[in-house]
Amino acid sequence: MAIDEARAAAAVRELLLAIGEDPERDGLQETPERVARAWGELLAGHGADASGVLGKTFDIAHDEMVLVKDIELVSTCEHHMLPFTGVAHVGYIPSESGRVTGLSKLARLVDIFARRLQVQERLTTQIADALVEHLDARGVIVVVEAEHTCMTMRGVRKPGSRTVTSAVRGILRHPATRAEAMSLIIGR
Ligand SMILES: Nc1nc2c(ncn2[C@@H]2O[C@H](COP(=O)(O)OP(=O)(O)OP(=O)(O)O)[C@@H](O)[C@H]2O)c(=O)[nH]1
Ligand SMILES: [Zn+2]
Repeated sequence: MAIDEARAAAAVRELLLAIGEDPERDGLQETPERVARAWGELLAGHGADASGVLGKTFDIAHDEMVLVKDIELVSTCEHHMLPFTGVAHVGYIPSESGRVTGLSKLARLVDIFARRLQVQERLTTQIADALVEHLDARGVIVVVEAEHTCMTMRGVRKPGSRTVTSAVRGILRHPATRAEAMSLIIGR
């Protein structure tokens, strides 16, 4: 689902008028189209499918956790359409049959769900559920730490506040394994 750039550009032009700007002035002439293209990029995940990223797997006998930490993410909050940025930590325990994905695919997966209009809770859940669905992972843990510009640039204006969300699935829900996974994520 590509965005309708012409329509988005027309809306940006309207917004410029609404805030008292002159869309014809020198610096703004190409702004509506530029902003439309930028939104297309920020929301590219709406057209992307996790099965495409996780479709290719390797059979590797590994029954312990695979964890990729500090995957940088940029997403857009659906309440204010402002960015939130941070990191995701994604860990999973492969299926009995040892279906393992390439490490870069975990970062691509984060990107697919981040590049949408989101709330942080749903972003976290969608990453975890995709790993269960497409890799048949026996356990999954996803922790997202992010700063929301809707809370720093405006509104309550609390720069530096970070929101932490987690989603845990399968055998990683057991208190002992969950605690071990969390300590790997938090221990830097
Ligand atoms: N749960 C959740 N809330 C979010 C997220 N991003 C932004 N919000 C919150 O969404 C809420 C929207 O609240 P509203 O009261 O409808 O909007 P508002 O008047 O602009 O709220 P303030 O931000 O408090 O000024 C705010 O509390 C935001 O902090 C998110 O990812 N998850
Ligand atoms: Zn917001």
